[in-house]
Amino acid sequence: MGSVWDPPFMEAYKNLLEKKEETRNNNNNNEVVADVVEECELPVIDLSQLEAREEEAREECKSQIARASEEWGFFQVVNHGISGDILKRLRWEEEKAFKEPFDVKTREENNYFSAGAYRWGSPTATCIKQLSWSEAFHIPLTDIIASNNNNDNNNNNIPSNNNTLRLIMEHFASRVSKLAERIAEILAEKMGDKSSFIKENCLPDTCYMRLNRYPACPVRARCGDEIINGLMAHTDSDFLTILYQDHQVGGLQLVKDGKWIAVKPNPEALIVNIGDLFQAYSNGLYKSVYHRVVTNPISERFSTAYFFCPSSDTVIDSFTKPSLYRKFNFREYRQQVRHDVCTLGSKIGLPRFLLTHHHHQPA
Ligand SMILES: O=C(O)CCC(=O)C(=O)O
Ligand SMILES: [Fe+2]
Repeated sequence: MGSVWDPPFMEAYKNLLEKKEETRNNNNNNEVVADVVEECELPVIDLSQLEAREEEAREECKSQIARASEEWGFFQVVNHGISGDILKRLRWEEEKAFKEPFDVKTREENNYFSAGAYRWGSPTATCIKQLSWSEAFHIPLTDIIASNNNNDNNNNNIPSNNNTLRLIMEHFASRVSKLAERIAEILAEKMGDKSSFIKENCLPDTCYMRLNRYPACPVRARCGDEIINGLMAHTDSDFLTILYQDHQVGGLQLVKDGKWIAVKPNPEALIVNIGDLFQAYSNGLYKSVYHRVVTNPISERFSTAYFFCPSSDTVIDSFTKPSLYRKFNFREYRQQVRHDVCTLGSKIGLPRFLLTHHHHQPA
């Protein structure tokens, strides 16, 4: 199976897949959710209303954003200002980049982006739930913006066919970063925050883009009731994420009221989700919810995510008191996540920072 561009998932996951009978039962993943999946339309918010003449309409739109962030942690936006043409070209260029041979993608000197941008699978997985049947280019925005100022003679280690990808990514990034900032400001405003904390700390050059590809996964059937994820269940470690997902091939699922829900793809919409930092900053008002991507046995899937992040030194202290979480800076948070992924196979995230003594119930 597989092609020259697919990562060697089968070889990498062979042991875990064979061991599945014993790993199934000792998987003490305490994110307990029923595995019956309903398909559901996420709230759809028309952003053109932010430009409405009547203040009431503008405020109603802002309230919808805040409400969806409290109740779902996820919503879709339409009339978001990023043209279908840009999105289509991005998708096309993305596919070209992923369809370089696997050994080219992993070769640092010949990469599309800086060393280390290309990632695949979940090397530290300890059980089937932690597998990710996907590959990604994880790119700091500085890489994309900087490329713009370079002349051809400065980046002779970059193959020329990536210029169109870079160009289209730059287009997309400049628009999506404004969108992310706007939504974040609305969310801050709606929780009563009049400071410029988010605006000051989340600049485009501390943000990231991630191109995801989920190859078709033929193994699913053989695993019976055990689902192989395209991307394992996780929360995002940022303030918020804007996602452009393939609308032909769905697969994104999220937890709502303790159940997995499949997101019905909407070709007009971008998806916005709250990340851990907004949950901490809003003191639990806005929800950073678990989501995952399930694999498709026949079709590959692509997505592009924009992670709205602060600088590493930014201290996240909840806006309201008493705080659910202890203060932390973003560097510390990421280090904890990395440590947990290495030692446990998946991240713990915000629960690590809970001030548990506040709500300890006597027996
Ligand atoms: O591909 C998707 O739909 C989701 C991607 C995602 O959750 C992520 O990159 O953090
Ligand atoms: Fe995510």
